[in-house]
Amino acid sequence: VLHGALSPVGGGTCSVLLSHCVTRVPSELLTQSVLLSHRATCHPRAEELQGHRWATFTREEICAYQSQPMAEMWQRCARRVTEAIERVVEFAKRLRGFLELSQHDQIVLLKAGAMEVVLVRMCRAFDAATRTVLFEGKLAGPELFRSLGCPELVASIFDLAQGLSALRCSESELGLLSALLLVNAGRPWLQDRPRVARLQGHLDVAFRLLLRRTRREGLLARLPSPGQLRALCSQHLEQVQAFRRLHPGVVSASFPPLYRELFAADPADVPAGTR
Ligand SMILES: O=C(O)[C@H]1CC[C@H](C(=O)N2CC[C@@]3(S(=O)(=O)c4ccc(F)cc4)c4ccc(OCc5c(F)cccc5Cl)cc4CC[C@@H]23)CC1
Repeated sequence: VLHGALSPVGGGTCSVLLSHCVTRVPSELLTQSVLLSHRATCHPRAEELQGHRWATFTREEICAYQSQPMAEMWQRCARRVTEAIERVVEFAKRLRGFLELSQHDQIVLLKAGAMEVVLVRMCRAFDAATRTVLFEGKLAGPELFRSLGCPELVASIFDLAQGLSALRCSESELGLLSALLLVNAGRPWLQDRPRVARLQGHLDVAFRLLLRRTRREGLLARLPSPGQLRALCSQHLEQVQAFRRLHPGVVSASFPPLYRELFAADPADVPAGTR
């Protein structure tokens, strides 16, 4: 599925036309193009988030979610996270230099980093005052997700969103942070590590210059650590395995193919040639 999503024919990438601005240096042009790609692939858009006062779910609505069967709630969340991951794939395709990497390395970077970018993006639609997140059109607290049966994972996701929203990141900061979560030369299985490291270096310089220009150098020390994000993603993988043991066949029968490819790949699913 990822392979198909990355083929240029699929979602034709628009080369981001940058408004002609002589004053900008290469790293500022890179920052601007990352910001445009981020804005174009986030949901809701920044404009929708500003003005809008989102409603919270009523007690009845929360009870209705809490009495959903576990499989039904898992399927809902799997569908929503897959839609979010598809937007992250589109963001990656618009990152200057990403499509020039080998298809293999593009897939390796997306498999390792797409969920981390989704979790970082979540803070855009998170309300720290009420510890609620936008879910299916209204603001939901962790208790709404009770029927998933993974309270620790849900709590970790809310803790991360709480921590990130306290940093009050700008869209540019979130865009460059997301780009650096994807373009990470430290990911395992990369074929052309030096090439990824070069692209990562340009993004790193752009991020540091942005932070210096805006006097936000202190942000770097307060970002979630790679270990925290990695722990959350492996907690999710453990829960997927636990869910599959409880509900054999549900994931393969009714979860999105991209979700299955990323989080529930069976040895049996691997094409014979590469086993
Ligand atoms: O596209 C965008 O810009 C944004 C769109 C909205 C995106 C967003 O906030 N999200 C995309 C969907 C959603 S959620 O709103 O459904 C949600 C789910 C649990 C929470 F505690 C909080 C929110 C989500 C879904 C599954 C998941 O892990 C995998 C998973 C499953 F699959 C199944 C069961 C359990 C788990 Cl944990 C993690 C998250 C966190 C991000 C949330 C963020 C990006």
